[in-house]
Amino acid sequence: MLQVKNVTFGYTKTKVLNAIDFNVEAGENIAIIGESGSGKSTLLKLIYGEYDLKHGQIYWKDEEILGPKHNLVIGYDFMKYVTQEFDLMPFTTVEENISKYLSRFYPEDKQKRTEELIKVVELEAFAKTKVKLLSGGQKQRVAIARALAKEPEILLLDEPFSHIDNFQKQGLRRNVFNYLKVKNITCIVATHDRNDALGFADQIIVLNNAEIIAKDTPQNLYKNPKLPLIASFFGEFNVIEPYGIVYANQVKIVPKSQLKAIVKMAYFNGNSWLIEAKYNTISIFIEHDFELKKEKIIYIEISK
Ligand SMILES: Nc1ncnc2c1ncn2[C@@H]1O[C@H](COP(=O)(O)OP(=O)(O)OP(=O)(O)O)[C@@H](O)[C@H]1O
Repeated sequence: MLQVKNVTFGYTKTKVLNAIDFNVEAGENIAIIGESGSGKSTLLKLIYGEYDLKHGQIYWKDEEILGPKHNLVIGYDFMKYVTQEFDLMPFTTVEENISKYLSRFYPEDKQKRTEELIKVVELEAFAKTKVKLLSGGQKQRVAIARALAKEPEILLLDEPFSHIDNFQKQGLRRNVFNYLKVKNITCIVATHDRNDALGFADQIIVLNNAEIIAKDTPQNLYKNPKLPLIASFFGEFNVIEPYGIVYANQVKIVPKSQLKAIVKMAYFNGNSWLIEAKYNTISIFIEHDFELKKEKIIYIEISK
């Protein structure tokens, strides 16, 4: 189990993280979400042992994670961290980057393992390509494969699919997260992308103002977002009194009701339209099957 115990940390006098406390079971997938600058990357760095802690402790099983004051080389063999910068060797091939840390005493195993990982990140066509010639998204995939090469017990991922186009992202995400589950690798992923968390995270941790303001399953957080900040992670939402936070897909247009609104804009959204309407004095957003004309009077119902 990973234990983060009452950790308070700041780069300067300002606290970036305050009294952070949570546990992660072996094999669990935890997503960390929060606004830009809320401390997600900092938390990953602390778990990795990149900084010394003055307040609080972090343990993996019985071992305390210690910073540079105690370790000549930062990090531990059982943990890998894929940063937003990737840290690859640009002048060697994809294959060589991934296999670099695998034992050269078992060349067949090394080759097999490298091929397996290249498949997980779908880079078969680039195995022999030098990393400096790859796109940002391809580099990101090499970094993930390299982190997995020695089967760490914990994997820390910072915005792992941010450079990858939507076309490839869905499949890649499933490959990587399913691989981690099969191998029982604990994963902590800092992300802005709801799709990294919704279908894969066992728990989501929400950071705000240096503190954990929620920790729950994706289903519970989605169904009952306590704050607009949490709802905003999942999609378009409104705050409509007396109902509170209402997702755009929970507002229905009906033939007649007590709640009247006027259409202001319609945005095409793929399999639906997002209708912006004026309700009392506020703008609200409604997910609807069809486009509606501006200034049309509509009646709405809220189904939470
Ligand atoms: N090395 C550093 N020195 C000083 N301040 C830092 C350093 N790294 C981060 N910070 C500050 O700490 C705060 C948290 O940064 P952090 O990168 O952890 O946020 P984040 O939630 O990961 O952001 P993002 O989503 O944009 O990646 C920010 O105010 C940032 O400016």
